[in-house]
Amino acid sequence: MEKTDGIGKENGSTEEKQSFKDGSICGYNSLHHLLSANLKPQLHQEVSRLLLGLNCGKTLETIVLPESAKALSSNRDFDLQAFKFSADKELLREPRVVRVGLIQNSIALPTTAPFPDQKKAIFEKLGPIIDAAGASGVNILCLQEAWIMPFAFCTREKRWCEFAEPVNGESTQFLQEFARKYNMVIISSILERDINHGETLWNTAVIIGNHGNIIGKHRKNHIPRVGDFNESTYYMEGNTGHPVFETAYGKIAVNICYGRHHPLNWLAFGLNGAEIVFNPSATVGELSEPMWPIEARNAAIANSYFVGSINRVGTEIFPNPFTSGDGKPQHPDFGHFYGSSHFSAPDASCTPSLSRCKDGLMISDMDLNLCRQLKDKWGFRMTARYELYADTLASYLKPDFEPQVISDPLLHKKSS
Ligand SMILES: NC(=O)NCCC(=O)O
Repeated sequence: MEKTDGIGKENGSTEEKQSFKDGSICGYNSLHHLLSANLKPQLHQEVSRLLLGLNCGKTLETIVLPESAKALSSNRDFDLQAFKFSADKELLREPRVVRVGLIQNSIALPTTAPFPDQKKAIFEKLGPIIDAAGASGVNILCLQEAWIMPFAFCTREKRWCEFAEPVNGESTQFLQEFARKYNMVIISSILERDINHGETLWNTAVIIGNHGNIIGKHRKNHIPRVGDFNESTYYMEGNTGHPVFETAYGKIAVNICYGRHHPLNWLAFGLNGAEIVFNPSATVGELSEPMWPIEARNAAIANSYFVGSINRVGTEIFPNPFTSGDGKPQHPDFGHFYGSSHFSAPDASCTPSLSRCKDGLMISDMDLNLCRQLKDKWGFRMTARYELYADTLASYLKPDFEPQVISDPLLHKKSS
């Protein structure tokens, strides 16, 4: 059996294999490690062809990163992976290659620690990972949903609102320094306090330009009401539409977490011209893991853009147990946030995922020319028949809407 990277424990004891308290799958830190350790090379190659697709007819190449980034990864114990999506050479356009990074992380201190300490510790934890991205020449970097705090929206307790910040608040200022230092666009998903509108809260992604300027913000469009995701206690559906931000490195958009279950949300970012859509998330295994790789990949294919999916890692225990009206006994945690951040491309290829159980930085080069090449090849925009759907949606929104169902006349006929 092939040894993975010291994290996959293929020879773990039966006890270990049964408990998986570290959040691993049967002792492996990702599905990809599990498969590569257990399948014969030829079989693994075939499985990977289907599971990860091919880019320009080939398996994704890995990128060699600078030693300084690798040293940070081993000293600070975070997963570091890097790949390259190519596009076909064009005769009239130069390649438009950008280097993009995704960071996933667990919280740095227990949720019971004083809030200022929790914030300080998360800044201290993220700094070296952002430095590794900077040292690797990352142009655009996206952090996970509500990265500065525990994902406390399961609890319904209002005291967690104290983590909210204005768009130009402490965490933005922290990241602006890195943006300037590394000439990097940074997407920061925060709990926003909108001072000018009665200090209301939003779930917001702040887009920081490569000069450290704030380009704009986007507020989460779809707020979950599923399982322990009691986020509607804290903030309303966003009011910023589907903005695409034209940056020094390409046109980007942010579809925040639960928005990934809404194909029209993905579509609208595509219609506005996005070339990369980020999906900063916080979601747990029991609820969504089988959906995770499919939804992102499908969005990338259907909309001819790249998708960067990020999920937090670990289990966050809250001081007061809670319930969510689903009959489950009261419990103090959401369950395991399974990480597994990765990229998907418009040609149906995707990277393997980062670890399910540790912090990580996923880096990928992507030639944005691939977006138009896929539009030309498959013609999804051209064949979309938007007018049909506009009509259906317009009629669906009317109170007197009736579904277009044609019943088999024999269905309701009494048998003679
Ligand atoms: N953060 C968030 O919206 N989570 C909802 C659960 C899911 O979409 O998997």
